[in-house]
Amino acid sequence: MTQKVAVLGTGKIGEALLSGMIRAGWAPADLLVTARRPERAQELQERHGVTPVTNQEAAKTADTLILTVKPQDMGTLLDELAPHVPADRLVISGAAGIPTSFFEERLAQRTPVVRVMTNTPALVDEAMSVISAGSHATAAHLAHAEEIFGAVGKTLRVPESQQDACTALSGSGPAYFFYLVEAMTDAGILLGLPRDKAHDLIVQSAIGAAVMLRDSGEHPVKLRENVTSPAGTTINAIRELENHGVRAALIAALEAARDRSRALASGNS
Ligand SMILES: NC(=O)C1=CN([C@@H]2O[C@H](COP(=O)(O)OP(=O)(O)OC[C@H]3O[C@@H](n4cnc5c(N)ncnc54)[C@H](OP(=O)(O)O)[C@@H]3O)[C@@H](O)[C@H]2O)C=CC1
Ligand SMILES: O=C(O)[C@@H]1CCC=N1
Repeated sequence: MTQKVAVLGTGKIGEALLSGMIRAGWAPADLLVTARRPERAQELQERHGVTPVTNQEAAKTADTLILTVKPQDMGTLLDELAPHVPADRLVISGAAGIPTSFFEERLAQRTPVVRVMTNTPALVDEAMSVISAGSHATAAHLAHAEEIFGAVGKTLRVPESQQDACTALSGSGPAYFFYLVEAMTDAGILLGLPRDKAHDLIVQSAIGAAVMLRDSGEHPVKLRENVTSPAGTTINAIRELENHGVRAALIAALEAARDRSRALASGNS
């Protein structure tokens, strides 16, 4: 039997997932999307050949519902959906902060819920998606969520108690690297390089470092030490990073992101 999957609230993350599923072989005819604005629904249909439906139609028709609205919009969406979702449907939330209990309390009794935190590299099939089961989700439900999110990158199962931390690390993670590239490119300007050349040098260095981190099997400390020559250039840069508390700043930044994810759970807008 064909399994229909609906993405509800198809914005940046919803569309990244949808396009990856199609690249991985899902038939567009089995994919339903919902959007708040008609022009957005039309755009998705034109780009991907998927079928725009209302949230209620999605609830009635799809076997799996993937909710990718902002955390602040989740309550409104659930108010609309809840009366129409049969209890045998799998509901997957892609929202930061919102616990599976939030969905379980509003949906029919024993509805299986899975919580996933992915990230924007889903657009290039290099996502990191962290997956947790709610109270009624079985191994088969988790496997189905892994199959869907596996279309856009790696998946990892974690206890739900670790989701807020994972959101801080990998959900928001790409933003920190983009921020670093931005800052390092500015440094290139200060050192007299044209912006486009500075950008290319930093981006290729980031890609090279990322591939080494993934493929070499070496600890990042060892990889950094290999760059850091005695009385050389790198150690002078590292001393400045330490002087400016960059390591402490990163730890504090990720702690703040974790805390914000926790606060979203209690409906803080
Ligand atoms: N951006 C990221 O890097 C990541 C985001 N996330 C999570 O993914 C979710 C989506 O984020 P993102 O894609 O960035 O946000 P977007 O704003 O791009 O996408 C959300 C979409 O939902 C639509 N929407 C809102 N309410 C409804 C509704 N009732 N019915 C139908 N559509 C609706 C919005 O419409 P409209 O366009 O009109 O606003 C918008 O298009 C969030 O919960 C976020 O926490 C997770 C990992 C990473
Ligand atoms: O900033 C946010 O809230 C979302 C969740 C993780 C990445 N972006």
